[in-house]
Amino acid sequence: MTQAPQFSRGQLHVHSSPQEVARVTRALRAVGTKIVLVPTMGALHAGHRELLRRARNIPNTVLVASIFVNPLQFGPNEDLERYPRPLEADLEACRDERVEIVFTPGREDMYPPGSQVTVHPGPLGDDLEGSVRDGHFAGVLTVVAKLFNIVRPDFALFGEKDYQQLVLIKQMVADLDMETRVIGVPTVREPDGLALSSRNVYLNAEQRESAVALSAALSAGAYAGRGGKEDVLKAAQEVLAAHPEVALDYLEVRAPDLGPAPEKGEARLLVAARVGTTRLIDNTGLLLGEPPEPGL
Ligand SMILES: Nc1ncnc2c1ncn2[C@@H]1O[C@H](COP(=O)(O)OP(=O)(O)OP(=O)(O)O)[C@@H](O)[C@H]1O
Ligand SMILES: CC(C)(CO)[C@@H](O)C(=O)[O-]
Ligand code: BAL
Repeated sequence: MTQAPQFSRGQLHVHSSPQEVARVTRALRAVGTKIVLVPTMGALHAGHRELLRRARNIPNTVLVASIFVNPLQFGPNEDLERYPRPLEADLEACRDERVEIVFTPGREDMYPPGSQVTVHPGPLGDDLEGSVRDGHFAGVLTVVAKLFNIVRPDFALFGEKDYQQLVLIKQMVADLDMETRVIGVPTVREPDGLALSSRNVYLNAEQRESAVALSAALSAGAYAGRGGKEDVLKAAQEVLAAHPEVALDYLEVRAPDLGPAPEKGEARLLVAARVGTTRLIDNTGLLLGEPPEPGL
């Protein structure tokens, strides 16, 4: 295959400049290579690695991962400053997963002085996570739109752990006529059910034990699916009630597109809660009015 300038297949290339990444990815596309992008905020764990593995298995692609803790999606009282940033370990993980390009922009690379236009997520942006994290999804969609414009990926992978984010990114791609195919990846969990998250490192041993209440509540809810939405909520609430140290932000049953829950058929159960000062989210698919799905 013809090589793009300054790019050798099978090697890890690290770029902090958007112009440089754009130049390399465009040169690769010009010789017929497709680009697959996995956007992350770093602190890579087995959930991110699953995204990277699935991405690199898409044939005839070069795998690009981005690592950027996007200030625009953090509220003033959130954990932007303390968010973990283990860059060397992240680059090692990328090398292990055979990532070929890592994009590590700084804040000013993404938001030079004077930048002001953002993507408006529409009504779903103020719902669920958006009702607690004001402006969060405008920040997410803006940075994802910028990443898509810089890298022009043919495919981009996102985790179902951030389910509302995945739904909104698919909506943005459809509504703004973007050409990237967005692929959702099922949530990777600890053996006891806790969804892997970069924020789990904030939990002390006691909080770590309490945190399992989220996935346990989702499992209980999913297994009650046959009885309908109210049974699902009741079963999940019973689990959460045994953990008063887990401060619930919301527990909701919705349609897969996050509209109102149907009477019957596929649905999504979503939970968000604080354990100490750490905010955790999780969700699962379920069937309403029908026997439960095996799995979670
Ligand atoms: N447990 C997981 N399973 C599958 N995908 C995941 C998991 N955790 C995160 N991801 C996905 O990895 C991508 C990057 O996420 P991010 O870097 O924010 O990590 P995170 O663990 O979700 O961190 P945070 O604590 O900020 O939620 C997103 O698409 C996210 O949905
Ligand atoms: C998609 C994303 C990388 C945008 O900053 C972030 O929200 C995340 O890591 O899920
Ligand atoms: N994983 C979603 C990024 C955030 O919580 O800001």
